[in-house]
Amino acid sequence: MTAGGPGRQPHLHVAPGDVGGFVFLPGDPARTELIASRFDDARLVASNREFVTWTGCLAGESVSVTSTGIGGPSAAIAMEELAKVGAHTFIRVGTSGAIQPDIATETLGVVQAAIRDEGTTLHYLPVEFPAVAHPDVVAALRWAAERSGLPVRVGVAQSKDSYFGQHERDRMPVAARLAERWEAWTRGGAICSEMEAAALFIVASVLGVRAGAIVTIHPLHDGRPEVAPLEPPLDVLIDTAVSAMTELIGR
Ligand SMILES: O=P(O)(O)O[C@H]1O[C@H](CO)[C@@H](O)[C@H]1O
Ligand SMILES: O=c1cc[nH]c(=O)[nH]1
Repeated sequence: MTAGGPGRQPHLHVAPGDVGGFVFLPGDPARTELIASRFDDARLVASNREFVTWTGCLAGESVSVTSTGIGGPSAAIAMEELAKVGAHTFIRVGTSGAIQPDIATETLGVVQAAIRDEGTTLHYLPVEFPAVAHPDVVAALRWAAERSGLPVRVGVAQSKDSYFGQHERDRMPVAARLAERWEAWTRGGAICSEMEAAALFIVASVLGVRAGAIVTIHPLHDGRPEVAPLEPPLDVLIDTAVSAMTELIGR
């Protein structure tokens, strides 16, 4: 745990000079060290609450990784505070569950837009405003994903506020509404369900920064796992995100 203080952001505890312009955003704090292991000269710069930040170098450029925790509120805080200290390009590196029934195990999803099935973004923009990834980031992620050796889907993610509203839908008093909406996401062609992309894309639009997301997609049956979730293929996910960021740095 790092200390806060004057000049440091209130939640992330980062200050100007602590982070690079290009930042990876996993949800899980444990994933930060795995991502930082791909940097040259990685150093832990801050750790507070769910937000763990490392900084190092990729292709000669200063880059960082910060965990966002779970859900839109903490993801929005992470992006806001990182942008205040100079970050401008973000890649979410996450996990998700399949919406389309034909998604193969170990598929990588490049998220080009997100369904705003959450509350955070209503504090930024009316619901009619779409949550879209930046085209530069989508192009770099697609380029890298297609070289990963894993199956790839590019498309829309559902960003929701309740993990158990997806995984244990039938015990919720609003089960019928959740089922009807899941069917709509399926028939509309959404590829996967997760919890942060919409908040990151909307906050990025408002701040004028670039954001995109790449996720592992776990096969599901009607929103529920058919088999216990396997450990997702994080190494390939992370290497693909790093290749995409290196591509963005070089442009
Ligand atoms: O693996 P991460 O990045 O945390 O992403 C997914 O996993 C969490 C739920 O288990 C949510 O944060 C969801 O978006
Ligand atoms: O929100 C999530 C994240 C991972 N897997 C899921 O099924 N849902």
